[in-house]
Amino acid sequence: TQSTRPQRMLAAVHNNATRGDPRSVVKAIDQFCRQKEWAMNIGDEKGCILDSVVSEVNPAMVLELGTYCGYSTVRIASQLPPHAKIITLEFNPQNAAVARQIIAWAGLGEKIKLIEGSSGDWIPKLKEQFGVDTFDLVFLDHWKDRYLPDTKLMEECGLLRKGSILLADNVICPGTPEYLEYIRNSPRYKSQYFKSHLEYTRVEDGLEKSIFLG
Ligand SMILES: O=C(NCCCCCn1ccc2cnccc21)c1cc(-c2ccc(F)cc2)cc(O)c1O
Ligand SMILES: [Mg+2]
Repeated sequence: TQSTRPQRMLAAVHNNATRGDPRSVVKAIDQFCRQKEWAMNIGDEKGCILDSVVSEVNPAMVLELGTYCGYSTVRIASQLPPHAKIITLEFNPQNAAVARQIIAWAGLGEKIKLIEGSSGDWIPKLKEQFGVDTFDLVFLDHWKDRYLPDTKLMEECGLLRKGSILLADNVICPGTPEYLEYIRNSPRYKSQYFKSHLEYTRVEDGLEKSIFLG
């Protein structure tokens, strides 16, 4: 039976990356996406911006919305301080299955809790189910029309604290106009745009970094 693109990406990781070496996993995926098949990982250019935000925030608790194959999950987790954790949400079970194996190959399973389901269902349950207090960093990379409702939901559920950082992918391409409008005009956030390119292309895209002011 025909393999899927995430399964072919996993094969590339198994064949080209060193088990237990997150940087080699990231490199193998980027090479696969540049040389073989485009895929919607954040990629190496925007990935460097993500890395700099993670190292600046040095978060103890991270929420990622949109695991896909685990590329950004691995990038973030490989920079977390000891005992820090990332909860990552993936809607598509097939993608989640691939992500679990890529995360395991990188040797980062201890730091990462992958949940299968939708943000709307799970955000209200994170405190009771996982004993989460607040998130220091939230990376938004799921359905682009869910960025705004889910940000409001996180506020309502008390998952953000004064100083929590939201980092949103794809605010230009595919684009998240309602989210940008809200977050850039809300007195409760201070936002900054990091201009970049859509992964593995020359098309403009960027990341929006926003600090929750409480
Ligand atoms: O669609 C994108 N990502 C979302 C994929 C689906 C997420 C589903 N999902 C996961 C967790 C979760 C939790 N709750 C609800 C739903 C949830 C995306 C697309 C492009 C892109 C594609 C084509 C093109 F021509 C240009 C750009 C580039 C990106 O970087 C992207 O991230
Ligand atoms: Mg994205």
